[in-house]
Amino acid sequence: MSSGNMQLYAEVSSMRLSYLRARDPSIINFNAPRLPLPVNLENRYSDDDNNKIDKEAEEEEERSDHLSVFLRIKNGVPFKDLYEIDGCNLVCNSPEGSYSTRNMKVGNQLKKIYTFTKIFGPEDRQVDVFNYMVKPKVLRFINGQNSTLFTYGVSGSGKTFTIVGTADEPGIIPRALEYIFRTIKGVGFKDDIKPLPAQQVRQMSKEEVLNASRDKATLLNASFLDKHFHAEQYRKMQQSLIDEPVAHLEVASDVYVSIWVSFAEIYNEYIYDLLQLPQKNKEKPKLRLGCTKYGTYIKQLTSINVQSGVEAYQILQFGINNLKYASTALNCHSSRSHSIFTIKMVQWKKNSDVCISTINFCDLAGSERLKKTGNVGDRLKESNNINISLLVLGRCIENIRAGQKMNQMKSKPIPFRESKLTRLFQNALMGFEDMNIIININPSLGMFDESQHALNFAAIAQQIISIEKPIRMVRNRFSEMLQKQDGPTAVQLRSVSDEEFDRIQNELQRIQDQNIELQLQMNQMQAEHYEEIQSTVDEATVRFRNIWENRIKQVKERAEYDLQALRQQYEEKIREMQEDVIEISSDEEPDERDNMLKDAENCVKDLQTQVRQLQNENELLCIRILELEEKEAKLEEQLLAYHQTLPLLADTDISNENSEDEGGTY
Ligand SMILES: Nc1ncnc2c1ncn2[C@@H]1O[C@H](COP(=O)(O)OP(=O)(O)OP(=O)(O)O)[C@@H](O)[C@H]1O
Repeated sequence: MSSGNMQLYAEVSSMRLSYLRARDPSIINFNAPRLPLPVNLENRYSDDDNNKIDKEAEEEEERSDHLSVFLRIKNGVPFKDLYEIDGCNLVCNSPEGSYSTRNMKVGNQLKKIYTFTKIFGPEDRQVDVFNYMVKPKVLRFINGQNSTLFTYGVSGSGKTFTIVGTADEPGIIPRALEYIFRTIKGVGFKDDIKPLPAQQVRQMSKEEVLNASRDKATLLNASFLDKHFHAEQYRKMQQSLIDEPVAHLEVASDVYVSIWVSFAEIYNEYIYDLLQLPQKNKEKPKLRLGCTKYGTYIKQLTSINVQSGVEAYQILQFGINNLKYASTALNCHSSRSHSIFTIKMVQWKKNSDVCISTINFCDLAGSERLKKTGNVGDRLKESNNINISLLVLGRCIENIRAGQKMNQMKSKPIPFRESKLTRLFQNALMGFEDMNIIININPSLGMFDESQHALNFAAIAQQIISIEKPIRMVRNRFSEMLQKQDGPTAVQLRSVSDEEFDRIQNELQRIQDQNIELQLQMNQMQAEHYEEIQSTVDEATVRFRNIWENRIKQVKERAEYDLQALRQQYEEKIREMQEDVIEISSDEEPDERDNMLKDAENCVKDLQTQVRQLQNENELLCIRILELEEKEAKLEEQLLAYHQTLPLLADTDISNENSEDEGGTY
């Protein structure tokens, strides 16, 4: 693409740091979470302070390398004797009659312990959840790294409350928005740099910027959105957060940022854009997934450029209005779809690469026991789809965990492609990106079995290891075992085993690198192959269609021409005969006249026979044309079938990384 052109494509190095290097927030408040990136603090603290900060940084580093699983227990529900919170452990005492005690003797109790990164008890407020769990992720985001946050749990357990919150108790999205805009206060905004899939950006023309801001104004002025009410709500939240510390930035003057939000929902396995005005008597368009070597993204998803927290919050409220809710026996305002709110930040510096970071907030629809919800009809169909996609998510996590524990080669296939949700978050699930899951439970006795299901899911998820992390488990166990042995053989054995271990580990690392490289190459080849086949099929379709259309046209023209010529010929003859009849009736003798009339009658009969023959011929021609048209339709069908058998064409489009499809979560 020429430089004179207003389009600017820039590849972003995924390893780049952000230009907006956040200074540690503990400069203001020692208790505030630390930045995951190293910051030079040597001159500011005593040795003791440094040790403390190093320890915190290590803990944070340790936390951010793994998939973190948090637990939140719904407030206002008594759970005496059922659950005990012991630091990061949750002890569950299965009550009699529950699923897990069904085969036990009466009176026996079963204790289960689940460990989490952190447990938020009923007394923990929204601000506690945000400060501990989300703030470090937002700082990572400002530093140019990607994060994904899921809420998982049974219907009515408080997932939406945690993610979006209420007017009085805003959830983690509004708080994250406020935190981002407060942190980058003073940095210049650029509204013409738009992030694209495949870690690219595009510089928009003035006209495009104008259209985009017009579209945004249309959304914000939508009749169903109480813009002023939401702005007021947001200001109330802003006011309550005024004393909360934020990270301080050291920003170069020539750095600009551009922030974009998008909001999508997966309902009954179809993806919809929540930032589109509903159109009267028109079905909402279903969006499709695209794929680049950087991951999967939603094609044609609307992205809105926002320049303040209030604006972003109003956009969020617009999307929430479009979300599918319904009343079920478990929750009178139950989300019937998985919703994904994405914030993207482009950091731009003149004559330099750009840095794009993404943070996804995914509110999963609640898993449901059909018996308890009492759902029928549409609700039942929704429940089935929700449960299936959560089941696939569970299977993916289980297989990843099993694969990481066992030999990589023996691992089971991971069914990412079986649901839209797992395809979209494949990278995060595989451990390529930072991922956090909040398990919400309703601690009531009646929901015990369902909560156990969510806790078991958490237990499996907790064990997924980040892809960059070497698998140390084997080494620890091995050396521990040998250390317990006495005598020289043990020492000898240990040193040999260590060497062997290092060799195997290096080999494993090499194979893993090769594997990733091959995967990328395969994606690339699939994309190229698909395009090649697609264009060949398209060409063949056009050629066949032209040939058949020409043939049918020729036959039709020929038939019409012949018919016309014959008609003229017979009309001419009839006219001549009519003239003859007039002549005969006036001039000739009666006998002569009779003979001539007879001749004329015979002649007319002949003509009529010929006309009949002509009509028959014409009918035959029509049948022939019909046959040709049927043949053409069959060919079209064959071509369509051919299209459908193309690899990956069934429901995925693999676009190459230069795809100009804009927006999207990936
Ligand atoms: N920690 C909490 N403190 C106070 N109220 C809560 C808490 N968690 C949930 N609630 C309340 O419980 C109700 C149900 O919560 P919510 O809608 O968030 O559930 P959900 O898990 O998103 O359900 P679904 O999957 O059916 O949408 C709401 O009225 C919410 O305000």
